[in-house]
Amino acid sequence: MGCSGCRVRFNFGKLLSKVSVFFIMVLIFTYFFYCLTGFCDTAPRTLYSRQALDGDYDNLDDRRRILEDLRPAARLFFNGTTSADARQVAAAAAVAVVVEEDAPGQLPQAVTLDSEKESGESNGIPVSNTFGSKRFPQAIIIGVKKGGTRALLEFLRIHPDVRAFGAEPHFFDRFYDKGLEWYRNLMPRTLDGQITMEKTPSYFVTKEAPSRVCSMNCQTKLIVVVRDPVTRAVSDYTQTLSKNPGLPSFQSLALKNATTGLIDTTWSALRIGLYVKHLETWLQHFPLSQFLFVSGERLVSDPAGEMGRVQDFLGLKRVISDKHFYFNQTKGFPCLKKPEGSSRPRCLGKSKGRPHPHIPPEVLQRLRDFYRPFNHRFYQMSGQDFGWD
Ligand SMILES: Nc1ncnc2c1ncn2[C@@H]1O[C@H](COP(=O)(O)OS(=O)(=O)O)[C@@H](OP(=O)(O)O)[C@H]1O
Repeated sequence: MGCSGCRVRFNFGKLLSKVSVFFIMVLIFTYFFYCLTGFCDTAPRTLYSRQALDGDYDNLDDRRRILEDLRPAARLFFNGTTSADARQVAAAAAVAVVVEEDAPGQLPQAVTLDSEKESGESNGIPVSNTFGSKRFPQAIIIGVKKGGTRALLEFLRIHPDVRAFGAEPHFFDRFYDKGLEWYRNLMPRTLDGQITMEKTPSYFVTKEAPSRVCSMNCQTKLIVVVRDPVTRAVSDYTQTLSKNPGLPSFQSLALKNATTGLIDTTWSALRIGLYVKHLETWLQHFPLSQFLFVSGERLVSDPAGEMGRVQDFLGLKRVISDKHFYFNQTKGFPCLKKPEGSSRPRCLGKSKGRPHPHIPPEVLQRLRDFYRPFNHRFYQMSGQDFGWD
């Protein structure tokens, strides 16, 4: 009797140790599984996301972009997991946590925008995988803020030979001390023949950026989307006003003195528009042939035409054409008819194409007069007349 009780206890103890060994094995296996599928790589990205999302530029669009990039993977995961999918689902969870921590007030908005698309259709955004390598960008959209840089990047992303990082990495201005490997690790994987890209519009006005980009690779192609500096300044002001409704009027910030009409060039919204000055700095490090100047105005009036120039400059087959765009009357901008593989059209988010506040015409005229000589020098230097006067 007593002995059989001992045996039961002994067997139970044996079973318990077998179960714990089994669970330990499962844990070890799971860990190796995630590392093999590259999930361990996502740690720096998570850290990055927290910082990059603090940026001034289209944060909401970036958040939506990141969530959009990850959503198809999540869908696949629930339909039948593959190792690459699992990696992205885990990354999605990590990013979502970071987004929430970063701006809790904005997360529901980002999620709402994202869930608007949950119509059951695939949005067709390609799911990245572990094929290919993470490379430094061969081409960067370096500016200008409010020029139309998001539109350009989103249009380019429909090209099968372009892979781009969705958010703005801000490596060459804010995070340079993180090192080049950190930067490279942010990039999506590309196959041979594909181009890696990113966009950070503040690079164009960052003094240190040209030498830093050159020390990564002096052959990097540089794209600058330029827009009438007066409209650009108003657009910039509109963005700041949307975040800070108590902002003084545009005219009080633009003019040092209303009577003399002296322009305040220390205001960044005006300084950014001195394109020739910023270009001079870049030309100390890169030849003009490595730049492409995209007209922000033509990107709206003739997106296919402008995208043709961009594809030629990047040495890409002309894939993006008229058939990819339609003009959305409500938005007042061209939108993508079929964002790769999807039958559902897509426009840029609400932070793109905001209505501008009324600015007194004499203030706009004063600014036009101010910019004219700078614009003309910019036309000469770039070899293109953008027709802003
Ligand atoms: N297709 C399309 N849809 C929506 N908006 C478009 C498009 N093409 C160009 N634009 C113009 O892009 C302006 C925003 O520029 P950026 O994307 O460079 O802004 S940012 O610097 O990244 O914040 C944005 O400026 P605002 O109109 O002042 O909002 C738009 O005029």
